[in-house]
Amino acid sequence: SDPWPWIAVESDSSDVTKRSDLHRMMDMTAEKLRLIGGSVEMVDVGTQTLPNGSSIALPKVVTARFGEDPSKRTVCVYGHVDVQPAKKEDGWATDPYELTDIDGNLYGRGASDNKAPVLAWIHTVEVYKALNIDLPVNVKFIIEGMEETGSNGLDDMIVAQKDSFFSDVDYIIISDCVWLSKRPALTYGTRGNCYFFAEVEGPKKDLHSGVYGGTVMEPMTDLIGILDKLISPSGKILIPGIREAVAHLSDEEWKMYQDIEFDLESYKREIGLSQLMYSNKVDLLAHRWRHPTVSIHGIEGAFSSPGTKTVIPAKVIAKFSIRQVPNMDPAMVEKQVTDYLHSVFAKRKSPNKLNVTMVIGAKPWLADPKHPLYEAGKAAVKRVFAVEPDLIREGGTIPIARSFQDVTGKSIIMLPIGGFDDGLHSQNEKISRYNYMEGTKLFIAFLHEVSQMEKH
Ligand SMILES: C[C@H](N)C(=O)N[C@@H](Cc1c[nH]cn1)C(=O)O
Repeated sequence: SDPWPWIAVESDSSDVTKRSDLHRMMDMTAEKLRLIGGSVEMVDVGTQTLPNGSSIALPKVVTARFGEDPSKRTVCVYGHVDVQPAKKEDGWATDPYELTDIDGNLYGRGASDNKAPVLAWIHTVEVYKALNIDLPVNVKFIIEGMEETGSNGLDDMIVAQKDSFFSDVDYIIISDCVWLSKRPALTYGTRGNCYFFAEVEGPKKDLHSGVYGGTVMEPMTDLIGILDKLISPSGKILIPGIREAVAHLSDEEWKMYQDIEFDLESYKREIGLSQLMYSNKVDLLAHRWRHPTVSIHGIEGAFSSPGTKTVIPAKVIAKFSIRQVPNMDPAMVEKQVTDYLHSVFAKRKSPNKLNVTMVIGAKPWLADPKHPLYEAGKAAVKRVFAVEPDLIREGGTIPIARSFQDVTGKSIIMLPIGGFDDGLHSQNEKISRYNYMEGTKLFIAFLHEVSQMEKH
């Protein structure tokens, strides 16, 4: 089956008006796994409380099992089928919710992050069934629908099922990331993410800027003023305590980064910029993978349409996030950010009210790339692509990765199949047919390699 029907579902987990689409997406995932013979369950993980105090059902988590042979290893594949928001008018060349095949690339929201990789794993099992060959290992799936908003409900489910679903799992495999270049890669670390809302509330309603401007302290001016104090133009985080927590870059790491083939000029070309924050490879990779950063994503309540509305918004909410690296702790970061923003705001002597909340607190994840699981990954890459993979870290976040490691104690490998230029979260997201098909072969080869491993 092709990914067309999956891309057509607007399974945007951040938009509560799309929740029924998300439920449908989970049903379709369960149905697909059932059709190829899996023992499937849809696990209720409760409700989500919305900012207005109401609650809605979280999408169910789909689990599936193929094979229960105690003499074989058992792997558990994690993935997600929710997506980031996308609108044609954001600048997409095609409808983001209609899979479009152009020159060997499959375009659509969620194509690479993470619908096609999840389907590639399903096809992997399907291939064995179709050829009537026994799977070399037992395969379990855990597929969720809230990854893009912090994996709500999944932590509790993992804790609850630690001694049941996870009891016979040997290894966890995640394919929710991309290669660094055209060379296949194995990923041994992800950054975490602390996501904040900073709300500034002033007058009881929006005001005419000609009538009231100059007589009131404006919420938006206050908000921009405090946001400007988060990070310097050269990328230095200004919140006390954040940079101090970061683990030191070891000589071994420095050497690993130095040995990776990575061309800064093509990186610049790919994103359409003439200058980067760092001009040498090691600094650039280190700041992409293992240093924290602040990104400001948007301001709710701000005027953003075309045209020239002359309003003073009464209430504005900034959305920003701080990527987390070892040894940062989200609980500590929450306090550091909240205290700092309140102290900066106090200096403005504004009568407006500031409220800071952390809505996602995902920890970073780091594995030992010398673990035999990575040897199995290398062998599989060599078999399919006839090259050695890059050993890389991922700047993005897979919120549940660290919980898998801490709660279940299982070893994890990230086996990406997405291309470096897939445009995750961006306009014109795609996966190439090549990566989709060769990626499926990689998964098949990897299962074989795992079946040959000593138990660890
Ligand atoms: C790496 C993965 N494909 C991804 O894009 N994850 C999201 C998850 C997230 C983090 N904070 C909120 N959602 C990401 O890294 O942005």
